[in-house]
Amino acid sequence: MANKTIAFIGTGNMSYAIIGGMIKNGFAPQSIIATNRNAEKLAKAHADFGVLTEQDNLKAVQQADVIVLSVKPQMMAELCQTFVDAGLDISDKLFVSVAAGITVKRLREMLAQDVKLVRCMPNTPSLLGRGVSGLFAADISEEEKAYIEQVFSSTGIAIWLDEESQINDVIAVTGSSPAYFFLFMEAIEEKAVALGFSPEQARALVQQTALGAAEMALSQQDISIAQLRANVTSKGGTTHAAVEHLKANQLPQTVADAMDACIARAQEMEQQI
Ligand SMILES: NC(=O)C1=CN([C@@H]2O[C@H](COP(=O)(O)OP(=O)(O)OC[C@H]3O[C@@H](n4cnc5c(N)ncnc54)[C@H](O)[C@@H]3O)[C@@H](O)[C@H]2O)C=CC1
Ligand SMILES: O=C(O)[C@@H]1CCC=N1
Repeated sequence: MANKTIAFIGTGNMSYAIIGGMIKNGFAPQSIIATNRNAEKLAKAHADFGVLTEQDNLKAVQQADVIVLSVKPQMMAELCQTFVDAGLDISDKLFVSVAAGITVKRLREMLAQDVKLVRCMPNTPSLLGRGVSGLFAADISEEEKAYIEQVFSSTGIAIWLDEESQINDVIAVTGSSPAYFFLFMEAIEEKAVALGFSPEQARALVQQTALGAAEMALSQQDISIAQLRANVTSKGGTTHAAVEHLKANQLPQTVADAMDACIARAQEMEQQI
């Protein structure tokens, strides 16, 4: 199991992050193949992580035991068709798709056979070993499951899901949510600049505060997040004024609605792709 070869087909933002997490956590670079049409992206993956690189997807698939499909959802059918057209023997390969909005059923149609498959919904903090991945398995062995768990727990927290539909919930909660946090950080950063801080100061202030808040939550599991917020909020004080403004403008409901929009888009993609 430890000496399986894993190929990442379409090494862009997400695969780069997973590979980074794997390398940080001790996977051998020689057991990882990165592919991309773009030679510069491959050169970067090789320079940063020492992994093997290959521009020819078919060669990478042939050499690997585990194939991570990591192109944009709209590119997936075209990619899979190239495997079918080449008549590759993929019957014994384990496929992992990180794509949003493509079901197991649809992926198997694209690959023209009922391959062993894991749907994974990771997120980009995987690069730092701080990722979260939701995993849904379709017809894989216990040994394969253990390998996949080893890969994705090397990039952070990995949880197995009982129902495929939960992948869409994971997208809303963790796959897309780094962007929600970044948007919040961007808003504070922009206002800090408007208040007169230099862009460098604004960035330093916002990122340190975000990190501090996350580490406080992480290190004090016995205190609820609501309580951590209350601890900053003096009665009749400044934070209270800010938080009341956010609540009066429906921030919690807006976030919940945004997460529903995320899930609805994933479901819509499942019908379209
Ligand atoms: N970016 C994110 O935060 C997350 C992305 N995902 C999923 O990951 C997948 C990839 O997303 P990103 O990494 O963000 O996109 P990306 O565009 O950064 O990476 C995809 C890469 O695939 C390459 N590519 C396209 N067609 C190819 C082909 N036929 N052969 C070889 N390389 C090819 C492109 O040049 C590109 O560099 C998507 O399906 C997305 O749903 C899942 C969770 C989080
Ligand atoms: O935006 C997207 O569709 C992908 C899936 C989760 C994060 N990025």
